[in-house]
Amino acid sequence: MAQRDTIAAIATAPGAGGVGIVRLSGPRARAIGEAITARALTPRHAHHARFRDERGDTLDDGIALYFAAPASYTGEDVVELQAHGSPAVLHELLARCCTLGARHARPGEFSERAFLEGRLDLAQAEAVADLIAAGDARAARAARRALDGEFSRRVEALAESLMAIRIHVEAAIDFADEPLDTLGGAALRARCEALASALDDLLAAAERGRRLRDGLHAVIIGPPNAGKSSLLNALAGSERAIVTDIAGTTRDLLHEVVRIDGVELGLVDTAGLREGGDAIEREGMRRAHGELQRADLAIVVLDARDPQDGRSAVADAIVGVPRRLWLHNKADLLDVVAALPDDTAGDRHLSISVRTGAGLDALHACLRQLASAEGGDAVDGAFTARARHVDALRRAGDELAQARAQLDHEALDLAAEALRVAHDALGEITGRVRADDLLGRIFSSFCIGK
Ligand SMILES: Nc1nc2c(ncn2[C@@H]2O[C@H](COP(=O)(O)OP(=O)(O)OP(=O)(O)O)[C@@H](O)[C@H]2O)c(=O)[nH]1
Ligand SMILES: [K+]
Ligand SMILES: [Mg+2]
Repeated sequence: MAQRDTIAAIATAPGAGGVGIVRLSGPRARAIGEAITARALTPRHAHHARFRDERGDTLDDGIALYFAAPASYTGEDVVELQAHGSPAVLHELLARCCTLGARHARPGEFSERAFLEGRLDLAQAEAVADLIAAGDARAARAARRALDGEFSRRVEALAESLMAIRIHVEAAIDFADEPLDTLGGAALRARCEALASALDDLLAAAERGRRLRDGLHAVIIGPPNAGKSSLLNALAGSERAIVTDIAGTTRDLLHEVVRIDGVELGLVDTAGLREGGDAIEREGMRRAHGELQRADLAIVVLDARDPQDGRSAVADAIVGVPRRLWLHNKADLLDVVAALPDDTAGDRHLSISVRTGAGLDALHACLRQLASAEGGDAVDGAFTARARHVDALRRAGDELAQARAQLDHEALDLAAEALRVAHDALGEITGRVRADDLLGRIFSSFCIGK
């Protein structure tokens, strides 16, 4: 591999803080650290030192740490200069590193090097970014598990079973005139079946992990004037959306992330659904439909005085949304509160009044529970995963199904090819197999200094 250059970045968050860290990685990291501190740096030793500019004047004093390759985060020589967390000092320190031969690191470049040096696999490197960005403690713990390799190990185990199946099929191809059954066909089929079911399990876990990372995505829909925007404001705790008594007030989508008892929930307010409306309102309804395609939950707001009308308005829109929460709003306007339908796994019903606040505690509890169940709160060993992982597992599953069908037809060549593609799909998750632009896309979404 070509000799890499030395990269540097401020690794702590922007702004003033107690401590700020400039991090270096690469072949010149140690020499640059020693030039700035005017000291010999011993690996894994905290050196209290003055950080100096080119004239020898003190920029700051702090702690210098040196991690010798390969025992460092990136696998290269790494130096960390811990100064006072003043943006001015840190920028001067970084500029000094660059004068001494380092260059500014791109976002995620430290983690990219850790991946290229084999310190982390790709799913683990992604977990680093997820851990940093985790919105709540559950997501952080789950990212930590992915970083520890929990997810990668399960992927590797599947890849190994798949490899054994491929070897069996490739060997059978050499005896193509014999029926598969005399070549251990029954055992092969049993292995394929076990692998398919293990893949399904991991796919389900990865989907939970994806939701844990991205949070529950809920879309508020209903007929005009049912109180959708009022509900968004009540959950957000501020007047985010315009509320009026004019039907068709909301046109655009309004995204808001709210926290309910520490659990994050992504909410989208949408235009009321009804026949007709002007061009702007119709565009709003089109967007509402689009948003529902990726919703985990539809929060349907109905006017409790005429719930049937609201149900018909949303009937088409909610097809395919996994869960629905039906809110019979404006309970304050009813003389008698009508009985609600029974809850089922996919549908829950609550009577509320956003105006008086009645039922909002129950709503909070319900949303908290839905968000937790979606995120796999109760599932031991939950790990974060990304849409990319879910997609790869799905493709591997599809190819394996193909291969099994081909085996049934004794079409060994075709089966072998499908198995190879399935194997590659699994390899993409950990980065054993990778498309050229994949690394760029993944690491560019990281923050600088990581
Ligand atoms: N009485 C009563 N009025 C409510 C309640 N919730 C909302 N409203 C009123 O209903 C009207 C419509 O509220 P919005 O929140 O704008 O309704 P919307 O569903 O967002 O309406 P569009 O954006 O036009 O589709 C406003 O005048 C609100 O003050 C409630 O619980 N009780
Ligand atoms: K309105
Ligand atoms: Mg509205």
